[in-house]
Amino acid sequence: MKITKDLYQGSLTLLTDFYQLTMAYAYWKSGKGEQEAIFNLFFRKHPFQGGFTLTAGLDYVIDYLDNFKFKKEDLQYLGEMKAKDGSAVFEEGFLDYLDNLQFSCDIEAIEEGTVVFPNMPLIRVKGPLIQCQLLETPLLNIINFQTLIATKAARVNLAAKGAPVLEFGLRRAQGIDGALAASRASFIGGCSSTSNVMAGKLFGIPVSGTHAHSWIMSFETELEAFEAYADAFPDQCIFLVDTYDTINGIKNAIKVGLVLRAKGKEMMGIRIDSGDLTYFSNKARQMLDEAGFPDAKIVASNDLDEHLISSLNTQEASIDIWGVGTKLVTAFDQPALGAVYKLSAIKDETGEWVPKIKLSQQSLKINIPGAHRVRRYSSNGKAVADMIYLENQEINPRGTVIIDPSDPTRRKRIMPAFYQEEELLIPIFKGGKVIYKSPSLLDIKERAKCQLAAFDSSHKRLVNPHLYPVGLEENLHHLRMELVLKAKKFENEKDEF
Ligand SMILES: Nc1ncnc2c1ncn2[C@@H]1O[C@H](COP(=O)(O)OP(=O)(O)OP(=O)(O)O)[C@@H](O)[C@H]1O
Ligand SMILES: O=P(O)(O)OC[C@H]1O[C@H](OP(=O)(O)OP(=O)(O)O)[C@H](O)[C@@H]1O
Ligand SMILES: O=C(O)c1cccnc1
Ligand SMILES: [Mg+2]
Repeated sequence: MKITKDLYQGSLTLLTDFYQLTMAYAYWKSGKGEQEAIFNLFFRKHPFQGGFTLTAGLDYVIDYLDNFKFKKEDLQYLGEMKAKDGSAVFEEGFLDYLDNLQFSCDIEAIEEGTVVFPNMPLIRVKGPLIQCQLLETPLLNIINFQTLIATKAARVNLAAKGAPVLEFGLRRAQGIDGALAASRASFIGGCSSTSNVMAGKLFGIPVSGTHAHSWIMSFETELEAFEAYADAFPDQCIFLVDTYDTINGIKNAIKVGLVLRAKGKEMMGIRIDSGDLTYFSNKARQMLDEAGFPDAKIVASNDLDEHLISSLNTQEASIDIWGVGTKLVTAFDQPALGAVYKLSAIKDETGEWVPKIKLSQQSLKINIPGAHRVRRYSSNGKAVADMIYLENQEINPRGTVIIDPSDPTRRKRIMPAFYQEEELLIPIFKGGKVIYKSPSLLDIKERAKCQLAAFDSSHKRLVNPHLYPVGLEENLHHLRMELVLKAKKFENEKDEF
């Protein structure tokens, strides 16, 4: 099997859950397929017990939607699917419908590299029910993972306090696409480079690296290995010093560094990959300084994450560059973001939009009905509060109240006149056509950096972060409560019979 050619056949339209297709068929059969609906993609809780989330993945979504077309081979496969009684699952007429289906939705989204919070729509899809429904799984697949990894990377980079973080995750990433998407999201989240050469080629991420223990082990002595490496890369030598004895390894690196210097070259530094990273990095710093290499960098790696980096910084380890793999690209302590995609409004036969609510035993899981916008209020470049509001709602410039959707006792008065405001949801597709110019990956990374800088450090700390105020504009809150009470009353009345 050839992975790209045979496995994907150039089409990802079937990359969806089977139930999306069976629902699409049932919508079609019941004549509801073209009824207009609005769906929101959002998450309910920050990952990693953190106080913020950083978005990534929109460019993949745009690419997916721009190529949304059932290919002949896809339809043939669907046509061959059989029910238990041997009859076709999907009738011909439906397959013809899919064959002629042209993507026609309006998509609004929050740009990649934006700091976001629970309950706000990251993507809003408006269009025929069938199309909206088919997009649930692929959109979640893309956004859940990349947003999770961008957030993890942002946490790791915040812990590194501006020191470069090299992403080394490929060998332990979740498969081929997981690795590539993780490298992209890690770069957005602040990593300086990747070890994944294909990610470098596909996305333009800088590629960098050192060498492995096997390089040292393939020689009689460590010194010979360093010399041979210096011969091959006189301008880019970072020697891995911990294969046999770290202190002796540092001494050998210094020896080869002096030889290089005599040839007019400068060694870049050393890497330590085991043992007590504080003890060995401090020792290395002292030895390198004393030998006349104050500019040689010390790279550390070995199962690092944001907590270990933060601890090593508190211990005053002398680490200039961090190599982080497994725990970053696998989002080790939380393997999924848990974003969901829910219907929030539907157009009735009279052409009126009807807001929709889904009840839940957990009030956290009751959705937010209607068609929304998201506005961020800032003061002197610092984010103050975010408001989710109904798109047709006039906001009183003299003041409004935002109410926490998961705890209505938490409220904040907003005086718009005192703040700058930014609309976070912006148009991406209109009538199925892209109207958004995707920024370069470097611009997305820069946006992420500025966004993170706009939030107070209390929201970004690793332990018990302070809650940033995000609320429903009061009219939206009232609409939601009204619909919840109405739905509950209806349910209770049914119970009585
Ligand atoms: N000073 C330190 N404080 C906290 N954690 C540290 C410190 N130094 C190293 N660590 C972490 O402790 C963990 C164990 O490291 P250690 O090198 O002792 O074992 P190891 O991973 O088995 O080493 P090796 O790569 O030789 O097998 C790693 O995740 C490492 O990053
Ligand atoms: O620890 P990570 O954050 O995943 O970073 C990548 C790791 O991959 C390499 O070695 P590998 O783990 O393959 O072997 P080793 O640790 O036994 O040297 C490297 O030396 C790092 O230790
Ligand atoms: O270049 C490196 O040092 C590297 C690459 C992948 C994994 N660990 C280390
Ligand atoms: Mg390791």
